[in-house]
Amino acid sequence: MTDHSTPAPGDVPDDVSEAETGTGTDPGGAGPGPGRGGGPAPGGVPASRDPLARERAHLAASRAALRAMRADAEALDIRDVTANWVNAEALAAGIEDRIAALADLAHTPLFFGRLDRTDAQVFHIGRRHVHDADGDPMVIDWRAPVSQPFYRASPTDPQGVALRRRFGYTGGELTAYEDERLTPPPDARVPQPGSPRPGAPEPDAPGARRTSALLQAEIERPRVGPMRDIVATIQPEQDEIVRAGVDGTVCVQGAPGTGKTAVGLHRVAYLLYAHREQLARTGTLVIGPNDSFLRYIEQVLPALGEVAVRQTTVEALVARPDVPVRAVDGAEAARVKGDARMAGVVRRAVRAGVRPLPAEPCVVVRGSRRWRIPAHEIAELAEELLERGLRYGAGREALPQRIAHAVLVRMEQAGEAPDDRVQDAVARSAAVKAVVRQVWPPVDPAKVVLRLLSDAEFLAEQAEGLLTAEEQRAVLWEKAPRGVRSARWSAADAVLVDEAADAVQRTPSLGHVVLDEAQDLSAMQYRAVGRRCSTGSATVLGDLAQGTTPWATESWEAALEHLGKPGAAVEELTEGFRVPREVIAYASRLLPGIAPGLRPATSVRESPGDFAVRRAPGGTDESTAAADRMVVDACREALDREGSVGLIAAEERLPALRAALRAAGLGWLSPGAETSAAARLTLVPAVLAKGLEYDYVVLDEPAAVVAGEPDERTGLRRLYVALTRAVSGLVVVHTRPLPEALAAQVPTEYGAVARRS
Ligand SMILES: Nc1ncnc2c1ncn2[C@@H]1O[C@H](COP(=O)(O)OP(=O)(O)OP(=O)(O)O)[C@@H](O)[C@H]1O
Repeated sequence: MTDHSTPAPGDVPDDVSEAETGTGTDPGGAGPGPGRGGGPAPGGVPASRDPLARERAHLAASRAALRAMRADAEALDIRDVTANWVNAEALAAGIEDRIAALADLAHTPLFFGRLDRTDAQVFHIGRRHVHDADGDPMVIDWRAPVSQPFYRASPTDPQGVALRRRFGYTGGELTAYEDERLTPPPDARVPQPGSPRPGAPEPDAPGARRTSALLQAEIERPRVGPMRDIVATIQPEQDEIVRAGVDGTVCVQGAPGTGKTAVGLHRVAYLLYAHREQLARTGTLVIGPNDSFLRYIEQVLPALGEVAVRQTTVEALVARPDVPVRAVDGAEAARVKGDARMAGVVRRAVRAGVRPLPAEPCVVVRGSRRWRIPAHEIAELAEELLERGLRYGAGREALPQRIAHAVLVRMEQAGEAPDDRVQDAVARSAAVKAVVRQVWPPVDPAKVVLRLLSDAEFLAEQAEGLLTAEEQRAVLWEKAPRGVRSARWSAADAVLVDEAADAVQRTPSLGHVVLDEAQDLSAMQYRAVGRRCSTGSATVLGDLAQGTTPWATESWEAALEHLGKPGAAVEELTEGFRVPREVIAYASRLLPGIAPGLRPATSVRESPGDFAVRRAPGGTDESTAAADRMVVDACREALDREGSVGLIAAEERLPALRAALRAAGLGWLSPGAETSAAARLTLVPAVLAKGLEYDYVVLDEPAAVVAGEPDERTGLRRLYVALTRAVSGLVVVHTRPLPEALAAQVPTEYGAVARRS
């Protein structure tokens, strides 16, 4: 593989194929005529012998074609097409979306790669499809099937690709390209350029990608601003997940920085491309851990041309205006409320709304006759419906018809010949309605849960055989609220209400749901998400080692079971794109204690990263102030470098650190706020660090991060999350002793840099 950074005009790189030297066809196809971007290239001598110049010309031509496509869309006149104003509005909105999607973003490359196939077809691969005036493709959407080999082909499995070219950009300017030959030309007599050189890694071996300088540069690029897309550099194992079929649920276990979030977002974009109509009807949803995280990822999908994907948290997903969340549960209450057994309790409680035996028989008057259904018969009908396990609402709809049918049978026995209309009329009669209101009254899901949590006797009845007496005590409110709106609902309570609501009426299902940081969900939350994709599929992303809730899942099998997708494939990603080697090795020392059996991530980053552990004297007010200044100094050092800086600290340390930053004249942002060249320091409470990343991380007082959690294992997991946010460097500052696993001497293979206390 060779990197060509702005070669001099006329300079023909030595590993460029015969065709590109101008003696054969013109795969770059910058000139006019058929074959640009796809299809066989025309013969003849190309306009320029400089491949980079030709690629730039193709870029310019593609941009012009995109402008023309946009102009066409803008010029569309729908007045003749539709007379109906509703249709016209819908059409106009569709056209507006299309015009927006056709914007040429000056700072993002229109194409980032090229495939020269063995059948002489050439395709430029980019974020979106661009065609010329004749409809011939100039740039192929990265999601199209023909683009797949760009991500997956290798010398051992070339997939019909002769040459893969990657492009380097500075701003919107094409500045470099790099070729990788996957299939030797048929007349190869001498080793071909791009074929493995002696001593080079085996093409498919781990680490082979590091021979791509452009890829490496992209991975190592400093991070400023929100999360970016990785469309130009998706790796084969990631691509397999991105392009997995829409029908199957995929679960991805991956160490920090292995690209789970990136893969999930690109998967949505892919599915929307491949199944646009189906998913436009059914909808897609991305679920993340908190609002800061959502703000951090919110620009990835729009950059990929997808603007209609809802992104939310589980809390927002189950939120209801009548259940405002105002309280926080204790760990035990939250654990029990999140347990799958609660689903049984809640569903029983909803069904308890049915009181099969009415006080009186049902008497229906038709003309001069009265028809009487005894109370015990109505009870039988209701019991039968209960046994069928229908949802409460469905049962409530079915009961009047059942009673009406019983009336009809009696009419027939009396020699009448009633038809369906009579049955409907009887079902809608006041007498039947009254008895149904009594036997199967409407239920309010929030009221049912309120009663469960405040009425010990009712709870005991519904929880019998499901929860122990102690567990029942744990979930009961100390003081019964006056009503639904004044109750101090917790986040876990809202999930119970959601379960109750589903027991009444089926929750509509979406086509596809991406669930990120899934390890933190309770069984009841999985059920809530599962309801939203019961007839669709899901992509479940997470890392068991980063589970920081008392109810965090211990196994993906169990999680998938609760989600309603048992048996879904579990894939593992272990190649880390974020955390430098030294840092991931240090953090991974916590793994045996927090998630035995999980493999540590590797790091594909070439730069080993800066890493230091600094001990400050503590104990007195003066020395604590000195330690705070040490933290500020570490932030300053980081700010002297390029990229974003995150100061991660336990909640209890935030006031002191804010004061120290203020005293030093350093401003800071909140997590999720967009960093810019002018504002690069973010003060991150450890509980909000999940999913985020910063070029340089200063981690304050690990012992406080651990102590901020209800138990040690959760504390160490929180610390693991905090330690794995750094892209280029990490400085740990502490006065208190480090947790045991980190305090141990650094094994020699991690190098002497690891402990400078
Ligand atoms: N193929 C890739 N090419 C370039 N960058 C990548 C690639 N895959 C992932 N990255 C980058 O690595 C970083 C980590 O990715 P991401 O946040 O998706 O990881 P994660 O597995 O979700 O991490 P965590 O478990 O910490 O939430 C991001 O900056 C992402 O853009």
